[in-house]
Formats: sequence, C-alpha cells, structure tokens
Amino acid sequence: MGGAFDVAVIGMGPGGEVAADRLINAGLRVVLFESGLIGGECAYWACIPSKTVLRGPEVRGEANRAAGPGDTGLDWEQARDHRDFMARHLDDGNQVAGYAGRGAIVVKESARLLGPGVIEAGGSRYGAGQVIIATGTEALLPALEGIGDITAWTNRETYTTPVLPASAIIVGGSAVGVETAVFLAGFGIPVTLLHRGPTLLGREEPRVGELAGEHLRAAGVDLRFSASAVRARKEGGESVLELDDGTQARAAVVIFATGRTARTRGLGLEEAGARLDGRGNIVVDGQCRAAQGLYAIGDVTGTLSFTHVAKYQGRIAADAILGREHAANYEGIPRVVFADPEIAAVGLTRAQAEAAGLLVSEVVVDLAAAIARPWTYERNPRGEMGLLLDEENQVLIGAWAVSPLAGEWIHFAALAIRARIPLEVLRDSVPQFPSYTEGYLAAFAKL
Ligand SMILES: Cc1cc2nc3c(=O)[nH]c(=O)nc-3n(C[C@H](O)[C@H](O)[C@H](O)COP(=O)(O)OP(=O)(O)OC[C@H]3O[C@@H](n4cnc5c(N)ncnc54)[C@H](O)[C@@H]3O)c2cc1C
Ligand SMILES: NC(=O)c1ccc[n+]([C@@H]2O[C@H](COP(=O)([O-])OP(=O)(O)OC[C@H]3O[C@@H](n4cnc5c(N)ncnc54)[C@H](O)[C@@H]3O)[C@@H](O)[C@H]2O)c1
Repeated sequence: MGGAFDVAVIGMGPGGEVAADRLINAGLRVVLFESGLIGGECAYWACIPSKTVLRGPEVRGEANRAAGPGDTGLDWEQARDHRDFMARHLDDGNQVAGYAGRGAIVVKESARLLGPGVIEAGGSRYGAGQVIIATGTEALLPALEGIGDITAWTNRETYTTPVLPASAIIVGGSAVGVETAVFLAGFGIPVTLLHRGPTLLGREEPRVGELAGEHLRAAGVDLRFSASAVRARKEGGESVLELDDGTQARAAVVIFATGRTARTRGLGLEEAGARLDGRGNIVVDGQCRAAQGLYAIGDVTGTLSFTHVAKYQGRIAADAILGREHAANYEGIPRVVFADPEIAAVGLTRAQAEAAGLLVSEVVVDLAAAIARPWTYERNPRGEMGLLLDEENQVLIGAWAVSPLAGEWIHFAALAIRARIPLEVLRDSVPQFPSYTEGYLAAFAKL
C-alpha cells in the first residue's frame, strides 16, 4: 500500500494543479498522479507553446500596420528557443520537486481506480478519502483511409517541431485549426485549411466565422470550405489528401485539428461509481462531483475545454472537499482564439438564445466607423463587434469581437453577463478614451 491520503489527484494539468495547490495550502495530505508531465497538455503542447509562437508574427503584423516601425522581420530560431524555454524543454523536474517540497507525494505513473478511494499506480495501491480525476483529453484523428501512410501531425508535433514544415494542410477549422493556420502562415509557410462546414469556428456567430475566414485569406491561407478528406496517400515525399469534391490537396505535413476525446479509458471509473455521457465525458454535478467521494474537473468533463475552466473547476472541487461548497457558474466565460486580429466571444449566440426561448435584440458595430482607437492603433483600422441583449430583462447575454486586443476587452462583456449588470448601468459607464472598450458605448447606443 502506497499510503493513506485525504485526497488523490489523478492528472496534473492546469485543473489538477489548481485543485492540488488549494488542498496542499489547506494542509491536507495529498497524493498526485501524473502519467506524463506535470502541467498537462496546456503547458507543453497547447496553450503555452502556441501562444508563444503566435506572438512573433502578431508583433510583425502590428509593426507593419502601425505608422512608423516598418517590417521587423521574423526569426523562427529565436521564437522556437523561447517556445522551448516556455514549455520547460518538456521537463517537469522543478514541478515534481516543488510539490514534493510542499509535502505532497508525487507519483509519476498512470493511475487507475480499483474502487471508491482505492488507486493503483506503478504496482502500488493508495487509499484516499476523496479522489479528483483531471485526466484531460487527447487529439482525436478521423478514421481516414491511408492516414498511417502520410506525415500526420497533431498539436503535439506542431508545437514542439524544431523545424517548420515546408508546407501544411490543416484539417479542421475550429480553434486549433485557425490558430495553427495563423502561426504557420505568419512564418511564411504555405497553408491549406480544410473545413467541413460553410464558415470557420462553427460554434460562434456566423459573422465571427466569416471574419475569421477573411483575415486568414488575407494572410495567404488557402481556405477550402465544405471539404472533407476521403483518402490519404504519400506521393513523391508529400502527403496527399483526396477530397470529397474530387480535388486534392498536398503538402509536407497534414495537421489534424479535428477535436479531442476524453482520457477515461482504463481509469476504472465504473468501479468508482462514475458515469460517462454520450460523448465519453465524465458526468458531474454543480460541485464537479461524479460520485460519492469522487470529483472530475477540466476537459475530461467536456464542460468548456479551456484552461481557465479547468482551473475554475479545480477551485470548485477543492472548495467542496474543504467544506466551502459552492456551485460552478459557467455564465460569462470568455472564448478567445488567438488569431490576428484576436477573435473573442462570451455568452450565448443568437441561435442559442432563441433556442432557449429568449426574446433578443442584436447589434453589430464597425469599430473604425464608431470610435477613435482603431485609427490611432493602425493605419488601416480593423475591428467589428456584436452584442446580444435579453430584451425582457435588459441585460447582455452575448458578445463577440474580432479586433486587435479583443481577448482583453471582451472581459468587460464577460463581467456584464456574469453579474447581469443592467443595460441602463452599462450605458452610463465611462471607458477610457481612446480604447477599444469604447466600442461598447457605440453598441449600447445602437441597441
Ligand atoms: C493546440 C491547443 C491550444 C490550446 N490553447 C488554449 C488556450 O490558449 N487557452 C485555453 O484556455 N485553452 C487552450 N487549449 C485547451 C487547453 O489545453 C485545455 O482546456 C486544458 O489543457 C485542460 O486542462 P486539464 O487539466 O483538464 O487537462 P490536461 O491539460 O489535458 O491535463 C491532463 C493531465 O492528466 C494526465 N493523465 C491522463 N491520464 C492519466 C492517468 N490515468 N494517470 C495519471 N495522469 C494522467 C495527462 O498526462 C495530463 O498531464 C488549447 C488546446 C490545444 C489542443
Ligand atoms: N485559444 C483557446 O482558448 C483555444 C485554442 C485551441 C483550442 N482550444 C480548445 O481545445 C479544444 C480542441 O480544439 P479543436 O479545434 O481541436 O477542436 P473542436 O472540437 O473545437 O473542432 C474540431 C473541428 O474539426 C472538424 N472535424 C472533425 N473531424 C473532421 C474531419 N474528419 N474532417 C474535417 N473536419 C473535421 C469539426 O467539424 C470541428 O470544426 C476546443 O474545445 C477548444 O476550445 C482553445
């Protein structure tokens, strides 16, 4: 027996780390299991490396668009070295030592449940009063004929590659597909993006997807809509995809950005009394409880697959274990795609609001026509935003922006939605001049 603990955390990505941190700080005896690297997908293969390599092309674009700096150039080796530093050179030694130094037991093994509160890992058994599952997701590849013959990458190869591919096909036009296209096109790599639907980012307002497409095209990305690969093969060193419209796409690598699947296989969840939904995610209640003494947090719950949500659920579960129970509230959580310009959204889309039976009004604002900041910011100002109002209650229920810095100023709408701030109060607020946030006043005036 590996020992008896108050809490076991299985999976130490951002969700598991935040929960563990809070529980250790509260003085509980905690055992942590991690089969890969402490920090999870986010720290090594997803958020951190992607946002690091996106920054160089973004600054170059800003320098070109602002009056004065001119072209800054772009150095892949420097960007790559900083990415590798940010991703800790795929070494979590400091994290392991840090947790151990704070009194936690760290087990770098794959863990599984043998029953409620009983865990097996690396040939040892551990007992814990409460267990938190935070095992995240892995990339989901389509069952495509010939996929084994081509150079097929996921986010893992894309965001650890020492050398940029000569050209790339990206399959999937959601967050990973769009960000990866912006990254590679920004470094001058020819990119073809295949998307099954009619507009990118299918979960957002159609106008958001349209604008994302316009900006990607302007960056030189070859966008193919309503296109699906039916067969893959290698030809003359290149990877070739045959599409359902009879055409082909070819490139040095094919990057699959086709979604994720929860890592629950072999975890022994049934033995511990947990249930999976139809998409294979662990079903949880408002406190992230999956069964008596068992919690699940982060991507493995399929709630909203973002690091900030995994961290939030880590706080929710830890607080429940510490007797400070409060239910999670998922209203007003921002969704940002780090494209150029940034694409940000929060709350409901019009279709979702109408499906919920709400009477809504909607407004779209061309920021360059409405406020000063886009003009002081760049020579050819860009930016559009939209708001969705619940007519009956006169509160904001949705917002989006495709604009420089949108990932920052979307938080004004996020708070307004979460706190249900009356439109009357929002109209009477005073944002800084000149800022993109002034766009909200222009939008309120039109509502
Ligand atoms: C390319 C890309 C870019 C992204 N960019 C962003 C972004 O900018 N912002 C954002 O908010 N989100 C982003 N995301 C999403 C974000 O990465 C996830 O929402 C986040 O990592 C979820 O955290 P998690 O703790 O639930 O799981 P993960 O980060 O997946 O961590 C789970 C951990 O559990 C471990 N594990 C699994 N099974 C076991 C087991 N049986 N025993 C022990 N350990 C186990 C794994 O090794 C892993 O370390 C991005 C995703 C991708 C793919
Ligand atoms: N900035 C951020 O916060 C950020 C960035 C990247 C990813 N993420 C999160 O990570 C998660 C994964 O993102 P994702 O973009 O990989 O997944 P996703 O599930 O959001 O989108 C997958 C896309 O691939 C398409 N697809 C699936 N199978 C296909 C096929 N065979 N052929 C063509 N297209 C196919 C789907 O239609 C969909 O558009 C998401 O929840 C996302 O929110 C967040």
